[in-house]
Amino acid sequence: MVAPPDNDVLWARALHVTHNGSPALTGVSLGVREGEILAVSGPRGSGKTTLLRCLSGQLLPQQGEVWFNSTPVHTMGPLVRERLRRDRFGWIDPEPHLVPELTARENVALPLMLRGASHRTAKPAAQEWLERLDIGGCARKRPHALLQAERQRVAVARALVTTPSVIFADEPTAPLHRADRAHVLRTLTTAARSHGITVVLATHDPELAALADRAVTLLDGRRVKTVHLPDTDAPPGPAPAAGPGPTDAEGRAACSLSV
Ligand SMILES: Nc1ncnc2c1ncn2[C@@H]1O[C@H](COP(=O)(O)OP(=O)(O)OP(=O)(O)O)[C@@H](O)[C@H]1O
Repeated sequence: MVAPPDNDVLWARALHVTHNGSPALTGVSLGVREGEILAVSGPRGSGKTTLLRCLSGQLLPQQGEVWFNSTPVHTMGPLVRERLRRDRFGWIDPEPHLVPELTARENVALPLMLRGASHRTAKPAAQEWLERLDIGGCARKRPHALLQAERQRVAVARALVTTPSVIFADEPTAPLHRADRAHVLRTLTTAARSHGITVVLATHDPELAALADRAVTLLDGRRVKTVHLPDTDAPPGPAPAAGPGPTDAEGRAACSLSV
């Protein structure tokens, strides 16, 4: 086993995953720097969710390595990986899975209480995050009384409340309208930046990927070459050629021509 570079909070090497015999990841390697917002883009079925699940220790790859802060995750037992996810990671799903019987504030307070915080400490912390995300007024409402965008913001607050090292956001704005999408995502990225939280964001939407510091693209379970898009106010020029293959060229607003 080769130790990962020191400045990568997450590092994966040659990940191979198959689901019921069909390949989902075929040799994906990736480093995520501390505090960066990394978009994992690619069309549906390209392996984004599978990659996030491997990086977060939910799923063990059949081959390959995953390291978090220079600690191997792929050799950890299930209980240690569970503790790692609870204590160091946050997760946002495409659909906000909130507990219907709890208020928005109680939902946000849950991860703190799972870590052993008392209700007295967790409640004001949850309220604070709801207010930062402009939904302080929803604190006492139950999920069914909230709009879809409000529910997703509650899920974002719940991921942020523990100020985890890394938040994995899997298509976090998929069910939202376009205007809400950018707003929710900006809220997440701004909060993450101000607290030094690393974000790994899976999205098939190049517009949302452009909000990240860097983007990597998957196609059919492998990384493909990424292309830097010109600034929108830059003069038009010839498009660079690109195709599937290993990638080093990554950057803001990157997308794959082959996608
Ligand atoms: N639990 C599973 N069982 C069987 N096949 C699966 C499973 N999860 C994913 N797959 C398959 O693995 C491949 C990669 O899926 P994955 O969900 O990682 O891609 P994705 O890019 O996140 O797609 P989407 O945007 O639709 O979620 C796809 O072909 C998918 O059908």
